[in-house]
Amino acid sequence: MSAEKPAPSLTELRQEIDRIDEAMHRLLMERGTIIDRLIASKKASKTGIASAFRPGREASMMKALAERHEGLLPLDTVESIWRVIIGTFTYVQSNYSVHADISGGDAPMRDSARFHFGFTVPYVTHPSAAAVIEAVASSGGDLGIFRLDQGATSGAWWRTLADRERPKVIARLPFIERPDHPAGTPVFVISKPLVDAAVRDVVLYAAQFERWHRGANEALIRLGGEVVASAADAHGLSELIAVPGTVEPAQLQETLTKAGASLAQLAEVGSHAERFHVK
Ligand SMILES: O=C(O)C(=O)C[C@]1(C(=O)O)C=C[C@@H](O)C=C1
Repeated sequence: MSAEKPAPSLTELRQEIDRIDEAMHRLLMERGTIIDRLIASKKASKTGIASAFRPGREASMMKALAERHEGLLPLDTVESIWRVIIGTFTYVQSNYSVHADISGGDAPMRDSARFHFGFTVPYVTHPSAAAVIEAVASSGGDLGIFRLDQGATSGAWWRTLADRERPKVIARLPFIERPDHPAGTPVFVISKPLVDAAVRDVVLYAAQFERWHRGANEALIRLGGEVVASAADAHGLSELIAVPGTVEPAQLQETLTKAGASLAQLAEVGSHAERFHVK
């Protein structure tokens, strides 16, 4: 009869934890040693280092993390750890603040900013999406966040992103969508245009209509698109439309017109990575 192995003592288990913690810390410090090379590489790129944020890369990293994850540690925890790591690595490459529209309440926006960018990155509040857009437009390389589900009183904020040099939507958060996400308020992230560093799985358009037709909604859905927000103003009906990046503006215009909507203007206002859901 073989003697049973005694259970490891608390001291031994804590030694295991210390070994793992030290290895994780050393790996994080090693991750930090490549920052200078990241900065040099971005300085040489067309987009430059004004904003070090690379939303397509981040979306694919977060997707890989969610797909790889298993075991008893909640996905919420690993996601928040990596968001802080990546948000802070972006910050140390080029300092930035996150400007948030708190017209719908500070708590969900603060949760979203802290979850996705960490506590090292300054969080600055504003009374409206319009104020956030202006703060980002006059900054060096700051980011702005605001809710997708703005109330009707906030107006067609997306129209102010239309001109070429204006800030653009560069991401939609959270990257990993799921019910009960701990910071799950859907928000758009804006920054000054990222030139060739933007990810274009989903492209957003500000569309101005003289007349809208219900059939246009169905035609849009058939294209794989949706109306994200709409507001009526003195110019008619203004909509924020999301379509797959494979849909050309001319195709979008033709589809809407054929479906009976009278389109007066169509302007791109940003783009983001393909949305990713887990259960
Ligand atoms: O891959 C890059 O371009 C990086 O700067 C690295 C990194 C990261 O920490 O992993 C940080 C910022 C970017 O938004 C994406 C990823």
